[in-house]
Amino acid sequence: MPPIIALDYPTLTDATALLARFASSTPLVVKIGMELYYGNGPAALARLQAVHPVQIFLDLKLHDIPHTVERAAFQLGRLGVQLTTAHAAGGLAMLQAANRGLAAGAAEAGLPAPKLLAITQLTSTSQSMLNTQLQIPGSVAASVQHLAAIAQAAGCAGVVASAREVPLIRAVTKPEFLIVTPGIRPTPVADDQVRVTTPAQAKALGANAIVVGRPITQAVDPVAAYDEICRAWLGEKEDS
Ligand SMILES: O=C(O)c1cc(=O)[nH]c(=O)n1[C@@H]1O[C@H](COP(=O)(O)O)[C@@H](O)[C@H]1O
Repeated sequence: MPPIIALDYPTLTDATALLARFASSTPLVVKIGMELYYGNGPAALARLQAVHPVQIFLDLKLHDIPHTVERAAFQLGRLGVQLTTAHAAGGLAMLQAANRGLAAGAAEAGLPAPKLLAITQLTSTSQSMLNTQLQIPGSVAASVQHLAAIAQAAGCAGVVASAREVPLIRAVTKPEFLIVTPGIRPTPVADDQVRVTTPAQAKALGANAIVVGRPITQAVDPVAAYDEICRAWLGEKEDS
């Protein structure tokens, strides 16, 4: 899969302007997050598709009681997106409810169900934050591994984690379990991401996909930045 571009923009004008820079033959996977979705609603999906034939990862990170999550997931299942997210910290029953809701919503709309990825520990979470602020004992890596096992038991297609944790997750999950990795920094930058890797490191560690936002969206030349990341991630520019 090509690098997933996180379209973390406030307006559809910003998001479509980025997509319009790419050749229409470039296969793109984009992530729509809370900012773009809350600001523009479900209509954003069709508007983006009209500019570029993108695959869509709708990342709304559901986290609530199982009943509420199931009903919200039902609505997401009707949207025709390929991937979506819920927090693994919501627990086994909540993730199962999310999967049920997605399947039911998609069935009603006559669409394939979106794949559910469980968020493990956010890539902005450090070891000291986990232990001191959140009062969760143990290592971040062990927590990620534990949450990945719960996600698999709940029937999720995969997880979101730092690429640093891929080997530990692989040790407890089936080979087809997806590991999608944000916190990608081609060059070191001081920002909110803590557990970062380069695209090449994510590839070497065996991630299935990388999610990249600011290194592309805030680049002077976003297409050149994307191409460079593709070369490191795929070994070559993805044209086909
Ligand atoms: O669920 C995510 O996509 C996600 C999980 C996580 O642990 N860390 C993380 O950064 N993300 C998302 O990945 C994107 C990373 O963006 P940049 O930090 O700008 O590359 C953002 O849209 C985040 O919401």
